[in-house]
Amino acid sequence: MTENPDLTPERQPEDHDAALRPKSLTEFIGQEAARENLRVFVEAAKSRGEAMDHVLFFGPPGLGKTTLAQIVAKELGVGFRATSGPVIAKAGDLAALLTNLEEGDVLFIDEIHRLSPVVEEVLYPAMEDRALDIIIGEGPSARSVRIDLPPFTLVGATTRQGLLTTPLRDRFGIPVRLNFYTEEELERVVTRGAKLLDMAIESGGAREIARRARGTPRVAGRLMRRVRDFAHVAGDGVVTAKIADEALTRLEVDRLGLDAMDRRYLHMIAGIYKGGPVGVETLAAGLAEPRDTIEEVVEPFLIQLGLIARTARGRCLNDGGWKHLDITPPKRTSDSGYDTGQSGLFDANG
Ligand SMILES: Nc1ncnc2c1ncn2[C@@H]1O[C@H](COP(=O)(O)OP(=O)(O)OP(=O)(O)O)[C@@H](O)[C@H]1O
Repeated sequence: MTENPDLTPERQPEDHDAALRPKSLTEFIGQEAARENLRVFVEAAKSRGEAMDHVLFFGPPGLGKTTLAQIVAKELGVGFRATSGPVIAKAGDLAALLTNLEEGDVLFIDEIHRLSPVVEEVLYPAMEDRALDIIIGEGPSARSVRIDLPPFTLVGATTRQGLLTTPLRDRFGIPVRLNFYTEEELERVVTRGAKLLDMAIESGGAREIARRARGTPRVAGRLMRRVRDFAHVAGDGVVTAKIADEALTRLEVDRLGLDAMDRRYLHMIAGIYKGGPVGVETLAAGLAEPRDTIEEVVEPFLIQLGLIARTARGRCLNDGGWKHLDITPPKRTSDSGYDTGQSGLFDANG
């Protein structure tokens, strides 16, 4: 999505470095509450010899939903099958996946909010009664046949919990929210990754990368690789705070970890819409980015930093946003907001 693919939290091929993925709940850094809860549910399921209840992971991309799903399967000592919402085109595709599961298996469905309604219909009885209802034949001779499935755990992941239908959301016994990581946690992620990659890094270097990684381990991993390249070319291969700072500045990652796309977004609200409110569709069109990318990737971190707010009338720049851009906000003309002079341009989707 951004000008520089290294900086987006969206998945890239080099992220699938199996050696770096934590393989147990103990090895997994951060997300304390989620980890402790999962530990209890895993232990309980194991001691009862039952499949664990269905789990829904939700939160911005790159925070470790897939990694945690794999860890859950490992900790349960069961098989792991993975697919994603958009890949399951027909009800029959899901039926094939479900009937191939072995007892206790974890079935991971990424981007589960993108399942089609017909596929979702198949999932309901599978989750609730561990059964599959299949229609055989057509017209008046059509009849429904119920096939029993082995006990299994469905692990769903979504960046947009709000887009899940209520019946689907209600069928997950264990909803788990993943939050952005703290700087200290990301520093541990970077230090751990550097060790596994046999990379020389000083603690100041790890801290600088952690501070500018958008609260996201996936971004931290990418920045770490890029900074290492700079360290090899411009220094003696050791990632120091200075090398990390220079490299990240050249990559256009600023002190808060914002990339060029984040800044274009903020500048658009500040410059054209005088601080907002402005609808997300308008912003997406202006930035030539899909609305989903704006809502799932760009905005969550800017909201977390308090730079922008999502309001009923659209997106607004907060004081912190103006300050970060080093621009003086225009004078307010009413209690409800800024005089944008652009009211005709707002859309109602914000
Ligand atoms: N909590 C963590 N502790 C240690 N390392 C982590 C953690 N989360 C992620 N990583 C590292 O970051 C890499 C990139 O994360 P990855 O892209 O695998 O996340 P993900 O599980 O695919 O995210 P999501 O499914 O939420 O989009 C992992 O391979 C792993 O090396």
